[in-house]
Amino acid sequence: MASEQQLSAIKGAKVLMVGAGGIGCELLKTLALSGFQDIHIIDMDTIEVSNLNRQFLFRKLHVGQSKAKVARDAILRFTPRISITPYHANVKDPDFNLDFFKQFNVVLNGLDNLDARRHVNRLCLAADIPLIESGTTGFLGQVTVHVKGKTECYECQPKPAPKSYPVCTITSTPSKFVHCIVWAKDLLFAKLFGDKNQENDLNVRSSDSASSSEHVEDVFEIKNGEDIEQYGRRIYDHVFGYNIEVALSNEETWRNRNKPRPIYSRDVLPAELIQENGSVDKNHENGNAVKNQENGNVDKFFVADDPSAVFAMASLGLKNPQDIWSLVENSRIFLEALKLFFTKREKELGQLTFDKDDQLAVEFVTAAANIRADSFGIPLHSLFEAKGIAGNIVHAVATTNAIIAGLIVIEAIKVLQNDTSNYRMTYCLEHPSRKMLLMPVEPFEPNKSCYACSETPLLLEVNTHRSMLRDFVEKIIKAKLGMNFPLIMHGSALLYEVGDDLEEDMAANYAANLDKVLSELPSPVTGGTILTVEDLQQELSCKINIIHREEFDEEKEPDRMNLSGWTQAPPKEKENTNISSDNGASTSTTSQTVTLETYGDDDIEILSTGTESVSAGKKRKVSDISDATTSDLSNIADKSSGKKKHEELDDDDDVVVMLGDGNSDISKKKRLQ
Ligand SMILES: Nc1ncnc2c1ncn2[C@@H]1O[C@H](COP(=O)(O)OP(=O)(O)OP(=O)(O)O)[C@@H](O)[C@H]1O
Ligand SMILES: [Zn+2]
Repeated sequence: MASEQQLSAIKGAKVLMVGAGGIGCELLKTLALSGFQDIHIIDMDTIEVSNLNRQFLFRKLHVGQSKAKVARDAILRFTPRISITPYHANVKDPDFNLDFFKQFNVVLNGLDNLDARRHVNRLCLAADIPLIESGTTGFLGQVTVHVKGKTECYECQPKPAPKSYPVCTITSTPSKFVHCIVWAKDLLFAKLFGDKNQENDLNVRSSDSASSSEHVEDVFEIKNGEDIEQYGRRIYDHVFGYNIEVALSNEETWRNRNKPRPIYSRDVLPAELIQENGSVDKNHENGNAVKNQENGNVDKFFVADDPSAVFAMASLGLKNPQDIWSLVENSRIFLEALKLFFTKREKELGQLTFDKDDQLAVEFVTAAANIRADSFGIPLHSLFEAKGIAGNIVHAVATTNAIIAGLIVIEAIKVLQNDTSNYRMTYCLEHPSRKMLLMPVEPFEPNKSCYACSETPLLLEVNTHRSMLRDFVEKIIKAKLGMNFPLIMHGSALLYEVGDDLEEDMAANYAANLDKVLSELPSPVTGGTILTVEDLQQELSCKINIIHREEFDEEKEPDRMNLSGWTQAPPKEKENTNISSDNGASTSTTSQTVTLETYGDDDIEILSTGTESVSAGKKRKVSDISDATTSDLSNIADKSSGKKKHEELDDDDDVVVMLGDGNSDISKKKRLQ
């Protein structure tokens, strides 16, 4: 039961919720039932069938409608007298500016991506409004409290980099199923159905240049007079047969590895199966509704007129997404899915990107990854498993969302009462640790060198004679610092700015600057230069000290730049530290690495663990609970389940259970100022 004081804090509060998904639905319900009277909700999405199992405010009839609006209507049905204001919009829209944020007493995030979280963090800092952050991954979850000047901000600790793989592992020497998935999704799918002009390392080149560049260029185009069946088989033979033969010709590669086996469609799908394939297709054309009724685990709510509702699996009579298909079945799915993309979804060709909610895309990627896995002697996987890997999915647990929503409200009430000494970051574990599933931890102090909440400059090592302003804008300002509308100044000289209201000659000047190397800009940027970078929308401003460096390691520093500063590395490791990658939000494919996309859906990052950092003079590990992002929680869970060494306080210390490696300062409680 809430005390009088709490009730009055609750009643007087104006609250902004960002995200009306898994956590957001629970949160809105808990806020309403706790007595909150004035709630604003921003969510940019519409409801999808796949949301219905846990986003309980939504029903089948709401599919396609705004989450924020439907959530409001659902809640008003049982608490009609409260005020809920929905915004079907992106929180990054300029309308949600500083003045907008200033009207609230507290902001509560139920988001699913780093980009939006950073954006809200910055506006909360600028508006001086407390932020309560949250995230869940399956059974794991956390709630953190961010109050300017009192606790860490969301960006005080760099987030772990998305997992990336060397390109050669993906293109030539896969050893795990995930490598085959990345190949199928980021290379093959992108090449066939995405932007044809993007750089793509799909083709293996032989050391003796047997594959002429002409062959490489033409192979993915449909040839004159070629029908879609022939085209599909040619692609199949090229990527699973010919390319493997080319790869095998690099004998060095296979000296200490198992050789892959080239697979040609004629060997897997002889004539009688081609026939069968054809008849299945007819079956598919005839039915108005794709015969999906029996597919217990596949989304049921679709109509055949909708091109996105065309499934290869259903049309081939494969029903259970948990079955592991044979090589023959995978090959048939591959050819069928390819055909369906070209015949039923031709309007989308050239602009498709892989989406885990696109069933046909998942079928294609599963089949392609499995055929490749077969070739390399890697165990095959079911569509269900492949979808999880390709979409980076850890299946959501509704109860975790409900627990986390409850904890958000508890912290929100403390924040509204300014009950600083009782703020807690709380971690929800998969397995009890000393009979506790919820671990409260005192929040950390702000990181004095955080670029988002302090004024400490960042350091950028760059070859100022080679890197262009464009590289700096794209790879540092946007990708690493997450700015949307950057403005770059050198002293009083404006080097770059974005905006709709720029005068033509200024816009032309900035466009010309983008293609200049840093040292040849009108106001040259060289070693020792201090740049000021601002994002007026985010109200963020930071200084970057430029350090000129000639050489970069192409493998480790593909951007040829190294950003550091807001988290100091321990001195002995300083030379090796590449802070920039810790905060990377890149999902792009570079010539050096293929990154498994994570930040669109950061609940599912594949982590590199053990990165050490120092915050406010205290050494700790990224894998410690102190700076747990959603993704870090898997480490905690491992520890708490006894898989790793863990350390706990005495039984009678009933407030805090600390996990750590025994050396970590995480086990020292920190008092708030
Ligand atoms: N920039 C943004 N502006 C507004 N809302 C956002 C923004 N980014 C994410 N969201 C919202 O945050 C919510 C996150 O909810 P959740 O993690 O449950 O994801 P989901 O998209 O509903 O489900 P899933 O990803 O599992 O299919 C989503 O409803 C999404 O629309
Ligand atoms: Zn900070």
